[in-house]
Amino acid sequence: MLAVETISKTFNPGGVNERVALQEITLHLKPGEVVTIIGGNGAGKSTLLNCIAGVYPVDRGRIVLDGKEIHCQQEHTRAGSIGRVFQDPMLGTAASMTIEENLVLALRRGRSKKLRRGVTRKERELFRERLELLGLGLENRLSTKVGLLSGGQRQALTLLMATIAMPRLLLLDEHTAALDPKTATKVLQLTRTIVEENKLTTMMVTHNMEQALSFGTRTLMLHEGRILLDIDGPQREKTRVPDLLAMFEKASGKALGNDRMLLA
Ligand SMILES: Nc1ncnc2c1ncn2[C@@H]1O[C@H](COP(=O)(O)OP(=O)(O)OP(=O)(O)O)[C@@H](O)[C@H]1O
Repeated sequence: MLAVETISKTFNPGGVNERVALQEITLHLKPGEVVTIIGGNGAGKSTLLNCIAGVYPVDRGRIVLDGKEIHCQQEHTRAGSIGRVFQDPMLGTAASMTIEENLVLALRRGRSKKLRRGVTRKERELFRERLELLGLGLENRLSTKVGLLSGGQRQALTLLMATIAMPRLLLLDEHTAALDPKTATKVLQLTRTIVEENKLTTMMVTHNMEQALSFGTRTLMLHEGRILLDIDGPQREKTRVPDLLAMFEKASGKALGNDRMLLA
């Protein structure tokens, strides 16, 4: 489904600010697999997602989605099959556009017509139906500008936008981290429902180790641009947070360095 084969990425190569972010990462995801990703500060988690989404080109290696090589494609081309939600609720939506306009763009992403034709009745019905599932009352506010929504409402909308066109792959980069605990729980629950109901192949970066073990079916730990741990099935089921910490220390020879992770 997704094959990431020996990809490497170094920022500012040869310069004083050289940063090796990914080192020969190889990863295969089955259809419908839901993978959580954890790791210390600067481990390469966001870079991995960004390289898959096409924000950064890889230096070496291949990325294949549904049998098609995508690592040479532009980010906007990949956006037709990859949905994303970032940490910052302000990033995934256009503030000056209405909820409906944002949803139309998301639904027609990767298609040529975009906003050229008006919103059809069928599309509007779909938006109302999906917004209702969020339980935030947004189904009656289709003409409200997105800039007027709260961070939580906006992030829930971003999640809906990222999934409304049924992406082949969903990338979530700490998408609940900037929300208050109650809203974060709600958005995570929504994520779970949307991912499960649509059997979406998903990669979710989180700094919350409990969440990493309870969400989805497989957990990866990155360290210094490499995959340090990759657990699923019965091994993952019996793994607890202290085990993760111990595994990390054993494999890397260091204590886990991620302030937010340890505080979560
Ligand atoms: N655009 C960039 N330009 C230069 N260096 C970068 C860039 N993005 C990431 N890096 C560097 O690449 C390395 C990996 O960063 P990345 O953001 O992927 O880590 P992360 O695991 O997501 O960390 P965190 O949990 O702290 O967000 C770090 O050394 C970081 O400083």
